[in-house]
Amino acid sequence: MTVDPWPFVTPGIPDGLFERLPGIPLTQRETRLLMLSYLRLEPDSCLWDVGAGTGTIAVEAARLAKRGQVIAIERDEEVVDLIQRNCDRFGVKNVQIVAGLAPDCFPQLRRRPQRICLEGGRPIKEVLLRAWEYLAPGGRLVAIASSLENLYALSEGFATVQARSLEVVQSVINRLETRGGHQIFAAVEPIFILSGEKIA
Ligand SMILES: C[S@@+](CC[C@H](N)C(=O)[O-])C[C@H]1O[C@@H](n2cnc3c(N)ncnc32)[C@H](O)[C@@H]1O
Repeated sequence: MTVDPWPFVTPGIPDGLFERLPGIPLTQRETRLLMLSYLRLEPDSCLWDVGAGTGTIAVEAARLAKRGQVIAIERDEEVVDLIQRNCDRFGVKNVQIVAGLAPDCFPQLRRRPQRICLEGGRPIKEVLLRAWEYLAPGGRLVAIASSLENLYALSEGFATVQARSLEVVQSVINRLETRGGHQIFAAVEPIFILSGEKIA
């Protein structure tokens, strides 16, 4: 039996516990915690993780929604294998990994999501609009933007679909790190997190 590297019920797995590949993005722990909070998962939620990258959101969400399912969508084949290895590392079995390009792959997905996490796809507004069509009534969509252009595009997207309870936050987080002989505060990439609900 493999040992769970994070034997706690609280989310917030340290970034260093995930297997990583050079150049493949990872949602940093503090940003991830905020996103999970805005996703408001239920124990049996189905989550589409669009642009699943290293798989950190997929792993944490699968551990929270134990009776639910995460569908992790990733366009890059090499990254798909990485997501699987991270699922195995944390012993999660309720993640289905789909190698595909969003939004084209959406019609092939078997389960309708109650939650969507949007971190990939261009143009991002188009991906949001397509994803929203599949979102179950009363469901929630959480998206991130690191550029002003994406913030604008996502804001427009949420306005177009008339999302309810729209919330937007920008993270400003610094971590103490040792660099050379000094302890300095290093900024975690500031990011906008937008979330909204579909009318039931
Ligand atoms: C910021 S990363 C996601 C990080 C991830 N949440 C994690 O914690 O590891 C975005 C990912 O989206 C993928 N991506 C970008 N456009 C995509 C698309 N149209 N369809 C599927 N995946 C896409 C990229 O290959 C990249 O791995």
